[in-house]
Formats: sequence, structure tokens, C-alpha cells
Amino acid sequence: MFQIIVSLVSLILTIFLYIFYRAWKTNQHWKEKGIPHPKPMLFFGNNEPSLLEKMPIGQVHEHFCKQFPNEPLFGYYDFMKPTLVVKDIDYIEKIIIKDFAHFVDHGIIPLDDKRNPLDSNLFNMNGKRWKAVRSRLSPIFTTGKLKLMFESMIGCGDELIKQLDKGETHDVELKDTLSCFAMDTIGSCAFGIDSGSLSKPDNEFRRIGKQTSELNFLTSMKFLILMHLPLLNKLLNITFSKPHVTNYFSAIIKDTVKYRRENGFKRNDFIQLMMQLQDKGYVEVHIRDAADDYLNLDTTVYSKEKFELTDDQLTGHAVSFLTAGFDATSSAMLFTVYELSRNPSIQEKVRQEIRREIERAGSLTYDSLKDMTYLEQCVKEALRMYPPAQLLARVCTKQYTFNNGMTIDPGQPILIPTLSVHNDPKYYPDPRVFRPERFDPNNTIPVGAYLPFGNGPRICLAMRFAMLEIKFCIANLLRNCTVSISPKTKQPITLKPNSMITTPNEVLYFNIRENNILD
Ligand code: HEM
Repeated sequence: MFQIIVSLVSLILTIFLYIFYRAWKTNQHWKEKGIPHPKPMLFFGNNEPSLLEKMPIGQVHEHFCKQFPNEPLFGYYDFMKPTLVVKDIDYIEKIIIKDFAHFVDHGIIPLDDKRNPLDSNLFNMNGKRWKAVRSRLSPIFTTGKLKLMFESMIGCGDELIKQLDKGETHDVELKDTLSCFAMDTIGSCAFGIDSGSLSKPDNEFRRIGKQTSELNFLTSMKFLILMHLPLLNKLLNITFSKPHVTNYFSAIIKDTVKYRRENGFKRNDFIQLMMQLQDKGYVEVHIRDAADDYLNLDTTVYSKEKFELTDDQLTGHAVSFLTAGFDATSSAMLFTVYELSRNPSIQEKVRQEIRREIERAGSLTYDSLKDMTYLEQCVKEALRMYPPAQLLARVCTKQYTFNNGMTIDPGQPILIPTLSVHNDPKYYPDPRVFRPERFDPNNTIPVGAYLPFGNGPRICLAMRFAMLEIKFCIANLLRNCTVSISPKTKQPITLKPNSMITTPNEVLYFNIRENNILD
């Protein structure tokens, strides 16, 4: 008996020692390669400050970037995954644009859209599958289609003003109102339904929609397994999406598709365009516009490759549009309003432009928004100071040698520290000062130094849709109201440590004064 116990204890001890040895050995990776790196902890690598919720992940990277001021890149341990952080803007440009062929995939969460079709989303797709799907989805976001969708946005803008008119004027928390506007807009443009979030903020659509990106202990564990333990993930077949959320939206989308098919009903929204994609294998592009160049439209592939999109895959993409469209855009709207409230003279300059363009066009139209260039500069500056996504991810897909002679192999994960680059005084003097003039068309900003939507072939598919929605929201608000920051807001603000999307830690309160159009 004693011998059995001794053998068992020795076995357990050996297993523990082996696990610790493996963890220690992993932490020698960058040392052995001679790459500078911050000191890692066993198992947790360099993630300790974000795990303990001391600071958001983008600021963790900013902190490490400052430790290696003269290095173009440095090593990082994302838990037990040795990851390369690339901070030099020329290297960044090469990775995401010039040498993209070596860095095709995001490589964050592996996706098997055949096995779990409701998980379908472009962001997590890889290689040829990503290319085929991206080229088919891109035409959904072209200028011609956005102009048609703009009609749906107008109703949401009217509702926004109606709700603000009804509400308080002092110490107003705009965060919820703006997120309801974003939910209504994406509900209307993606799903073709009136989600009614602005009129009833606690309705089911919004409540469940919000859960798509909410992080709690269980979802954080799930993401950890998805990102770091591929074998366990395969065994447990963990899905990226939350089943009750997907089931809810899946039912709405399937009903919508069925109704439209049976009644020949058509509407200008993502669902209609994806139904066209199902029927024809491609979405037609009628108008060619230089503004769509970023989408890299390549219609020649349609004739060569067969393409199939099942109802479940269609649903997966639509839900991913909802998640992406709701959180990131409402974050960008909130921070733009915040900075304009703190800078009254800039706000007044924007208001003058908004009123001038509306008067010229006769109303707030798609084309009048296009001409509001100073407003666009303000949104770009807010996205620089508070990029909703604080990091970009890539994985090396083909062996690559950097200018400094370092060679990396396929599979090497890479992170690009967007928040840190956006706050680097080398590219943006006085980086914490809101200065929309930085984005004056006469100023050239290096490609690798401005990344709120990423860049290159994997740039945010809906960049123009998002910019349109944000500009529309701010133009609606400022043409009618003057917004100032309430003394109740605790400043300077900080960023929430445990949020996937950049979010203020403090509650932002605003005072809103309705303007007479002759003010
Ligand atoms: C202010 C709002 C938004 C911001 C800041 C934003 C930012 C981003 C970023 C940083 C990426 C990764 C780009 C890269 O890796 O180079 C991305 C990808 C993506 N975004 Fe957005 N996004 C926004 C709104 C939206 C909306 C409204 C939608 C959909 C309706 C959307 C759909 C997507 C998709 C599908 C991808 C994956 C593209 C691919 O991998 O090919 N985004 N976005």
C-alpha cells in the first residue's frame, strides 16, 4: 500500500514538475532568440496587469513599448504563447499591406464554419476561405449600397432627437442613448427590423444584442480555451458565439428571410444583399466609386469559383455585423461627443459646417455628410485618441525576414499596438490634445501610424459604413444641440481595464442645450 502511495505521489510530482518545466522553458523563447522582452510570469506571461484589471490591454502594450524605445519590435508572452509585438510604423506597413502575403490571417480564434456554421464571421476566417468570403461580402459595403441604406439611418436619427427632446438636459449620460442609436441603426441596416432600442432601451433585441460582447468569468474562460488551448477546444467543440444569443438572432433572421422569399418583399439592407449572394453567388456592383478602393473589389473571382452560403452561415455573418457594428461605433460616437464637449470652439466650428452643408443640400443627406470634412477630421481624431480596438493581430503564414535580419516561421503570432502608436509623440505631438487639424487633407499621416480600422486587405470591411453612421449621429446631435461636459464628470477620464472595446471607466455626464436654428 505504502509503495502504491509513494508511486502515486511521485507520479503526480513528476507531472507537476514537467508542467512547470514546460512553462519555464516556454518563457525562455525570446531569451534564446536574443529578442528583447519584458520579464514574464510562469503561465501568465506578460498578461498579469490586464488579468488583474490594472489597465486595459492596449495600455499594457504601451507600457512595454516605452520600455524598448529604440527597438522596432519586441517579444511578449501572451500567457504561454510567445508573441511578437511590432511597433515600428514601417514594419507595420509591411506586415499589413506591402508583405501581406506573409501575414494573411488574424490567427486569434480558429474558426470551423463547416462544423459550426452559426459561428461564421469574416474576422476569424483564414486563408483561401477568408479571401473567397471577403470578396463576396465586400460589394455589400460599396458606396451605391450605403446610399440606399442611408434612408434607414434617417429614421434612427429622428428618433435620437425625439428621445433627447423628451429627456433631461442636465447631467445626461449619453452613453446609453448613443448605444441605443447604434443598435437601432445596425438593426435596421443589417436585419431590416426596427429594434426599438431608443424608444424602449430595455427591450429584448437590445438586451440580447448587448450580450454578444459582454465579458464575464465564463466567457473569459471560453475565450482563453479558444485562443490558447486548441486541443481542448477541439475536444469540447466550444463555439465562439453564445448559443442562446445566436438562437435568438437566428430565429429573427430565418423568419425575415422566409417572409421575404415567400412574399417577394425587398429592402435595402445587409440581409437582402446576402440573400442575393445566396441566390447568385455574388452581389452586383453597379456604381464604381473611388471611395470603395479600400475594399479591393475583385469581381473576376466570381466567374471562377463556386460559392455557397447556407442560411446558418448567413446568420453567423449577420450576427457578427451586429456585434461589430454596435459596440465599436457607439464607443467612437461617445468619445467624439466627449472631446467636442470639452472643446467648445471646435464644436462651434463643426456646427457651422454642419449647418452650412445642410442648408446647401436642403436637408441632412448622404452627400451633405460627405462634404462635412471638418466633422470627419474630428471623428478621425477621436478614433486616434480612443481607438475602439486597441491592438491589431496577425499571424505569420509564410516565412518572413524583417529588415533587421530576424526571420520568423509560419504560426508566429504578431500584435500591433494601435493605442501605443496613436499616442506616440513622434507621430502626434501632444498626443493627448484633441486636435482635428492633424487630419487636415494637406497633412500626410504615415500609413502605419493610423490604424483605427486596421489597413490593407484585412481592413475593416465596414469602415465607410461606420464613418457614415458616426458622422450622421454627430451631425444630427450638433445641428440641434450644444453639448458641454457636466462638472459631475470625473476628469481626467481613464479607460476600462476589462472591456474588449475601448470604454471610459468613469460615467460621462453632459449638459445639453437645445439650439434655435438662428443661434
Ligand atoms: C467605429 C467602428 C468600427 C471600428 C473602429 C472597427 C475596427 C475594425 C478593426 C480594427 C478591424 C481589424 C482590421 C485589421 O485587422 O486590419 C475590423 C475588422 C472587421 N470589421 Fe470593423 N470596425 C468598426 C465597425 C464595423 C462595423 C459597423 C462592421 C459591420 C457592419 C464591421 C465589420 C468588420 C468585419 C467583418 C471585419 C473583419 C474583416 C476581415 O477580416 O476581412 N466593423 N474592424
